[in-house]
Formats: sequence, structure tokens, C-alpha cells
Amino acid sequence: MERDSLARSIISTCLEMTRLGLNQGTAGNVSVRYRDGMLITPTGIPYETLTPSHIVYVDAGGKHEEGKIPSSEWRFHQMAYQTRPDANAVVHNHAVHCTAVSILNRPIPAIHYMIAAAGGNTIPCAPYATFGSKKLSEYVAIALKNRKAILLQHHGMIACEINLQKALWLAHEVEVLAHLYLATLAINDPVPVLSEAEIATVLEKFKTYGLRVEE
Ligand SMILES: C[C@H](O)[C@@H](O)[C@@H](O)C(=O)COP(=O)(O)O
Ligand SMILES: [Zn+2]
Repeated sequence: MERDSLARSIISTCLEMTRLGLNQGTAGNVSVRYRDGMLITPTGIPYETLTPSHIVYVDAGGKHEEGKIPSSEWRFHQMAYQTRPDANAVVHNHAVHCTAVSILNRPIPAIHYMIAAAGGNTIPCAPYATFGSKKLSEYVAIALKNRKAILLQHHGMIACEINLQKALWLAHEVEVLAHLYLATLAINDPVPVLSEAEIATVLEKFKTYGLRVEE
């Protein structure tokens, strides 16, 4: 896809993320894999005011184009693409329920089979490190190794997928799971969970779920 249409898709993903209630203010950031690097939202600019010219190209070496400042989290986006060759889009936000679980420093357990959408039977929580730091990107790389979505302790969440639409869908799904987890945790701790074997079965079924039969 051309740079301009990718930039437009990034902006509409940001706006949709806010519309879905997953984010507040200038929190969060969105990127897509592009050439040897990525296109990413600029730092600290409200989504409603973004135009395609604000979107920043960052190359594989972490060098960004002149006259623009990329998201403070460009390092963990870069790490996500390095760690997950299947990912073409990365969404980060401070969704309230995900962030609440991250404050408890707990993974989201297998409370619902949709946990498998993130690639396993838990959604792990990467340890805290200062926003924008190299340390945070290192923690992100470890946590994303076997998962498409993770929590960031005392911060928020990240979702990676093959395209922006799916990354945003996954981010929303994880927020629903976090909400469910907190709701059930208020009544029962630990909450009842599905077995590893059942999640393995769901992971298998997801490989073909929703695929259309060729006519
Ligand atoms: C302080 C920032 O909001 C930080 O939380 C960062 O992770 C974030 O979500 C937005 O930062 P950018 O505007 O630099 O993308
Ligand atoms: Zn953040």
C-alpha cells in the first residue's frame, strides 16, 4: 500500500481506538510495518488533529525523518516487528481495564476461550519500565515472544496483528477480557479458568475459523 493510504489508515485506527473508549487524550500510539522500518504516530499530538503528513517514518536503524518526532514508544514498536515477523501493525493504548489488571501485575488468565485470540492461554504482563525507555522495549520483546497481545505493568497494553484492523480488534478483545477478569476477581480470587488442553483445542480451531470456502 502507498504511504499516504497507510498514514490515513493509522489515523482512522487512532480515532476508532478513542471512539471505542480504549484511550484518553494523547495516550497510546499506532504503527504499521513499512519498507525496512515503520510508519508511526507522532509524539504528543491529539488524534483529532492528525493529518497524513504528521505520520513519521522510522527506519530499521531507528532513524526518523527530519522535522518530525515519532512516538516516544517507537522502540517497543520496532521491537514488536523484530520479535513477531507475522505482525504488520502495532496498537498501544491505556485502556482502563487492561491498565487496572496491569497495576495488579497479573497476567489475564484463561477466563474465556477468547484468550486464545492473543495466541495462548494467558495474556502476560511485561514488567514496569519508564515509558519510552530501551528497558521497556526489551521487556516488551520478551513478553511478545509467544503472544500477540500483552499488558504493560502500571501503563497499558499492546496488540500486534497482520493488519491495523485486526490489531485494533484484538486490542478491544483484550480490554473486554480484562473487564471480565476484574468483574469476576471481585467475587472470586482466583477466578475459575479453562484448562490448557481446552485452550489448545481453541487455538487449533482458530486456525481455520472464519475462513471462507472458495467458490
Ligand atoms: C507519556 C506517554 O503518554 C506514554 O504513556 C506513551 O506510552 C504513550 O502512550 C503516548 O506517547 P506518544 O504520544 O509519545 O506516542
Ligand atoms: Zn503509553
